[in-house]
Order: sequence, then C-alpha cells, then structure tokens
Amino acid sequence: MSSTVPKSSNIFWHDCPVGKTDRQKLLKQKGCVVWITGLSGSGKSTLACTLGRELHTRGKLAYVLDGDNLRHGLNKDLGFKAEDRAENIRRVGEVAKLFADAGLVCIASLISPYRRDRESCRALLSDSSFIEVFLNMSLELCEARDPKGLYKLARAGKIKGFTGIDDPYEAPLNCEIEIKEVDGVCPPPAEMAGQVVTYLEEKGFLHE
Ligand SMILES: Nc1ncnc2c1ncn2[C@@H]1O[C@H](COP(=O)(O)OS(=O)(=O)O)[C@@H](OP(=O)(O)O)[C@H]1O
Ligand SMILES: Nc1ncnc2c1ncn2[C@@H]1O[C@H](COP(=O)(O)OP(=O)(O)O)[C@@H](O)[C@H]1O
Repeated sequence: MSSTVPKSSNIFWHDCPVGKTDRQKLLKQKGCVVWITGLSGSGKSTLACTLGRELHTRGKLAYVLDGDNLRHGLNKDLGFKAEDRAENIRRVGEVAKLFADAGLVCIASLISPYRRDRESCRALLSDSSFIEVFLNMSLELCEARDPKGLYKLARAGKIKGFTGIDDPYEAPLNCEIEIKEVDGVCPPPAEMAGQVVTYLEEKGFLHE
C-alpha cells in the first residue's frame, strides 16, 4: 500500500471564497494540530480528552482524533506492521490538517512510534502550527498501568510487534512540549492539559 504515489491525473485545486482566515475570525482562534505521542498507556487519550474539555470550557473549538478510535472506522483496514502504522499516521495527519484548516484546535493522540512518520505530518502544516507533545513516561510506568492488559499479552508472546516490547518507539528529538514523570510519578491530567493550554495561549492560538 504505497500511499505516496499519486494515482490520479488531470485533477485541479478549487479555491472557495471563504478561507481559513475568515473561519478563524469567526471562531476567534487559530487552527493548529496538537500531536500527542507516547507509549501505549502513557496517558495520550487522557490528556487529549482533558485538554479537549478545558478548551471547550474556555469557548474554544477543539476536536480529538484518537488512534484507537480511528482504528474502528477510517483506519480499520490497518494493522501494526511498520507500513500500516505509517499509513495510519499519514491519514490522520491529512485529516488533522483539514481540521486545522477549518480553524479548530485538532488534538491527535496516537502512539506514532516512528520519527519519520511524525515529521511527515509536521511537514504538512505551516511551521508553528504543528505542536508535538511527547508523553515521556517510562515503559515501567506504562506497563504497570496496563489498563487493557496488552503489555501482559505482549510479554506472553500473544501479541507480536507491540510498541516498547518488540517494536521500537523513537522518542522525538525536537518536540514543542515534553511531559515527564517526576520521581516516578506522572503529573495529574489537569496539570498536563494546563501546560498545553499555556503554550497555546502564549503562541496566540486561542485568539483570532
Ligand atoms: N502491536 C501493537 N502495538 C501498539 N499498540 C497496539 C498494538 N496492538 C494493539 N494496539 C492498540 O492500538 C492502539 C494504538 O493505536 P495507534 O493508532 O495509536 O498506533 S500507531 O500510532 O499506529 O502505532 C493502542 O492504544 P493506546 O494504548 O491508547 O496507545 C493499543 O490499545
Ligand atoms: N496523568 C495521569 N495520572 C495518573 N494516571 C493516568 C494519567 N493519565 C492517564 N492515566 C491512567 O493511565 C492509563 C492509560 O491512560 P490512557 O490515556 O488510556 O493512555 P494511552 O491513550 O496513552 O494508552 C489509564 O488507566 C488512565 O486512567
């Protein structure tokens, strides 16, 4: 499944009279993508939902694209081999770009373990509007949480190619926000979301 090879020819871009700037004015915010990456169990969905709620409370329009959820629909034809993960990230990157163009704060939460795939998504957006958030939680912490019992299955060899066990996770080198454990303890969700909201405020995304 090579998604980078164009299959169509004789196609043309059609511009609409209402543009991104008009939508941003209407919404009084700027479109962007908050891309949350980290191991399974690191707290991606929790942060995404807490952040989504916080923005909603502040009257800002946000939408969560969660990897697990999208694999029930848009990406249900994909598995977990490297090629499938790359296609998963590519599709979500393209959808996130559309949401940002619509003027929303798009919150994408996926393991997205390969640096190259995340960088391809970054390249789809303008320089400052791709905000990579690295949930830097240790494998030990994630494995101790194991809310779905998947690490246990992976350790028992019942799931092959599980991220962090027998499939790699490549940590970001230049992310905008890194959230870490302090003395083995993870900051509470509200604090993590607060860190992201402060960043969005400071960079002007929450105003027109
Ligand atoms: N082999 C393997 N490796 C990693 N994760 C696995 C695997 N098999 C199933 N799962 C479950 O799928 C969820 C991750 O989906 P993503 O779309 O975020 O993955 S990826 O970005 O394409 O790597 C992930 O959800 P989270 O725990 O929320 O991260 C797991 O529940
Ligand atoms: N900041 C946090 N502090 C304590 N527990 C957390 C925190 N974030 C998530 N959790 C818990 O850790 C588990 C995994 O979180 P989840 O958001 O599902 O992770 P992911 O989406 O990365 O797999 C859940 O049981 C969740 O309640």
